[in-house]
Parts: sequence; structure tokens; C-alpha cells
Amino acid sequence: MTFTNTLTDPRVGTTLSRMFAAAADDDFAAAGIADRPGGFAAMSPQEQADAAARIYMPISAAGGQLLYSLVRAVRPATVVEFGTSFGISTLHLAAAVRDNGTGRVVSTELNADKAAAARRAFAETGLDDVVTVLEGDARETLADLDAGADFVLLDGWKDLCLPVLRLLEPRLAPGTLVVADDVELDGLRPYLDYVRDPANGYQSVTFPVEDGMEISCRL
Ligand SMILES: C[S@@+](CC[C@H](N)C(=O)[O-])C[C@H]1O[C@@H](n2cnc3c(N)ncnc32)[C@H](O)[C@@H]1O
Repeated sequence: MTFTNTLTDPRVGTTLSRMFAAAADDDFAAAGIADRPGGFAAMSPQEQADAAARIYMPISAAGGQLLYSLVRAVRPATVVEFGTSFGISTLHLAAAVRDNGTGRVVSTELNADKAAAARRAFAETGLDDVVTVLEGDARETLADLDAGADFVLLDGWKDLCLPVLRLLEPRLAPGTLVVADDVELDGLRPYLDYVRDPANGYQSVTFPVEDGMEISCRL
């Protein structure tokens, strides 16, 4: 019996290894950003995205394996991702969609150079036919989504995860999983408070992969 797992396709494995290796230099690439006048927090989301144009900030390897497994299990028609960066998380989502034999990934990225680099990575892995990268602010690009959001990954700027979730909520059917990365970051606190409040219609739990992923099921 043969088993299909596109994460083990040499093109995908080689590209992911290269990207994770490059991401190991994130601290070096980030040096100096926080020292700019006013600091990172004082910048607009676009200014932050452009200042971070060389920084991967990816999900962890285990987080990617978790996402792959969840998408295999759920078999979503449309996966929506907030925060493509160079495409590490997107490759895991797209590999699962490929192996499901159905579905697509719609991902959105604010920085133009990153969006272009991600598209190149999807082409070199042969997964570009299942991924659409929307370039721009997710609060605008996802407002006109032409379908339901059947599986959601929120990994853009943490203070925007709650506004993006609220934007997508009308498209979330009961049972939809919403995953947010980096539960330890302060900026995600309003989001975590929201999805953990039963009054807001989620069953939410932190999954202990590196950096922590919050998995919330729409009720
Ligand atoms: C943590 S990184 C994403 C990492 C990516 N998910 C991965 O695992 O490789 C966050 C990304 O979100 C992008 N971003 C931040 N705010 C955004 C917005 N409002 N709309 C679209 N992208 C945004 C940033 O430019 C940055 O590349």
C-alpha cells in the first residue's frame, strides 16, 4: 500500500528546508527595526510589513505538521490564511489540500516582495495551482472573499487577528476550525480573550506546539 504525503515530495521538502534555514537568521534580519524612531508599535501595519520584509517569522515545524493534519482531516473547500510571509505555513496548508484532492488556499500578504517570493515558492513546489495570494491588507482583501472560510489560519500582525476573525465570522459555518499562532505574544491577548469567552460562540483550546497554537471551533 502506498501513502500520499506531499510534505515528503522532494520539491516541497527542499523548499521548506531552505526556508526554515533562512528563517533561522530572523533575529539578524530584525536587528535595528525596534530601534527606529517610535519603535515598531508606532508604525502602521503597512510600515511594519515593509520593515519586516526580510523576516520570515514562520510557524514552527511541528505547527506546520499540525496544520497539515487538521486540513487533511477537515477536507475544507476553502482554506483562508491571514499572513503569508514567505509561504512556510501556506506550503503545509497547500500540501494537505493537494493530498485531499479537493479545495484551495487563499492567503493574504501586505508586503509586495514577500507576496512575490511566496508565489515563486508555490510555483517551484508545484503547488501554485491550489494557492491564491491576495496582496494587500487582509481587512480589505478578505472582505470580498467569494466563498465560505472552511478552515482559517490567523498569523498576521497579532493585534489584527481579532478584527480579521470578526470580518470572516459571517463566513464561518458551525464546526469550522480557526487556528491562531503565537499564543504567548501580548498582541494576541484580545483575540484569545474573545475566542475563550463562551458567549462569543467558540470552543477554544491551546495546542502545545512550539509558540502555542490556539485552536477554536465555531459553534
Ligand atoms: C508571522 S508572519 C506570517 C508567517 C507565515 N504564516 C509563515 O508561517 O511563514 C506575519 C505576516 O503577516 C503579514 N501581515 C501583517 N498584517 C497584515 C495585513 N493586515 N494583511 C496582510 N498581511 C499582513 C506581515 O507582512 C507578515 O509577513
